[in-house]
Amino acid sequence: MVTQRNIMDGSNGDVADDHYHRYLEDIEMMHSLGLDSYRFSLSWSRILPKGRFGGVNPAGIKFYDSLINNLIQKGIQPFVTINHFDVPKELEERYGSWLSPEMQEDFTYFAELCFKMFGDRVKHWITFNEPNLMVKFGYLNGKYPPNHCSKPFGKCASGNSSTEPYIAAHNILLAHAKTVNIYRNNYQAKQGGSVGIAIYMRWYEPLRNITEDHIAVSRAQSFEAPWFLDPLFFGDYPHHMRQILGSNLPKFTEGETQLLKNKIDFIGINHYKTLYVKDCIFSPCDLDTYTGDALVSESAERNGIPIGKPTPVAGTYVVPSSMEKLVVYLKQRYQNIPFYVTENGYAQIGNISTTADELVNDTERISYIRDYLTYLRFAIRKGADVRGYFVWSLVDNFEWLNGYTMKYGLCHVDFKSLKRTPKLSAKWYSKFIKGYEQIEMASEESHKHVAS
Ligand SMILES: O=C(/C=C/c1ccc(O)cc1)O[C@@H]1O[C@H](CO)[C@@H](O)[C@H](O)[C@H]1O
Repeated sequence: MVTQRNIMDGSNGDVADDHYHRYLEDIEMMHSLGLDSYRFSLSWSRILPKGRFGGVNPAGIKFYDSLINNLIQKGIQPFVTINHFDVPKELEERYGSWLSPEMQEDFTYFAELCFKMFGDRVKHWITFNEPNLMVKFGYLNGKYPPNHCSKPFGKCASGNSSTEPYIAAHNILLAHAKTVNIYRNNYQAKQGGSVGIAIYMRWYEPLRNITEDHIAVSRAQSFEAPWFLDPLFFGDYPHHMRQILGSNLPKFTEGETQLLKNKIDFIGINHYKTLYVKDCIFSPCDLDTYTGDALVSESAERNGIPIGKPTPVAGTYVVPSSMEKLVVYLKQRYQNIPFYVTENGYAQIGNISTTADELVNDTERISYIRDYLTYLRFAIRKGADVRGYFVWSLVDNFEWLNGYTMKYGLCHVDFKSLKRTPKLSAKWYSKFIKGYEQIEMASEESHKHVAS
């Protein structure tokens, strides 16, 4: 059972979409929409209820085996995320999970089991989903389990916001690198797959056209994707992080640097949001609890004008041109390594009684996806090695702290009957991927194709 104190609608994820029992129906739906790949995440404790300190749960293996086999049978590639925020309770209780270097051993044990069990059929592995967001929410602002933080970043029973996020990240990075070593040494030749990571990445624009804010943008960027990607390419953290965090940022030994270098086959990015940032080194600011550690302050408006069209989610605006900018940024920084948009999507807000009729008519979601794809195409024209795009999400889901109130699905889910109904966006997307629908730019706005 789950403690319910943090979930907005008092709900929990015990049943959620019940994909566990309805996966055949869901695969049928993916197939009829014409999807050619499905990104899903494994539950660590479903496979290893006590981590490496206990046995394998055969029902867990059987479920994922059947899911994978049925996807492949329908011509849908499984894109498998090994860890998506959840950790077996045993590991939290034994040594505080990611705060302990022991956890590197736990993760490689789990990942290797996945390669052994599923690697004959899975060709695309993602070690971690949004580890950067996970450690900031778990240890900087304390909103997600294990709810650690300290002032001024939040009020928590325990924690240290100045050190713990970076310690957890350090252990995750080393766990990733060791996992990739294991895959490359023992599985890749035979199984022929590749291993990447999915990073949460916003796009930032300077609030004011002054040098300090341009530097603030590059600092905010460094503290987000390069925090994890620089070590896995070059063997160390971005210099901005070292400058600001000093000895609070752990150091890699020479051996660890060598271990880390060149440890991703592709970059996955989850992208939803664009914000302005302003400098907080030379200007007084209220530091916020996500970007504050980079000594910047974020906002969605400049002189009272929002950065894009508002969405139903507070603080989230539609800025499709950011898609091109972030792909070009990553292409330049990381030698045009293969790239996937592992998540991009649009949320509606509803409560448990909002009717399907109100929600299936989601023309805003169609515009959103079409316009973001338009700018992804611009990045491809500039030579970016874009290999794929995943909409978040196929179905409305249990949306973490927002419970069932925030709805990302191409398909509506009635959380009483669990019935799935394709929204207009599902129909549009299906036509688009089948080649019957063009992505035309919606507005004048989108013609302002960004120069690189
Ligand atoms: O990107 C996020 C979450 C960001 C956030 C949360 C809470 C805040 O207060 C601010 C940001 O998760 C990704 O985006 C999706 C849609 O959210 C989630 O459902 C996915 O599980 C996750 O990979």
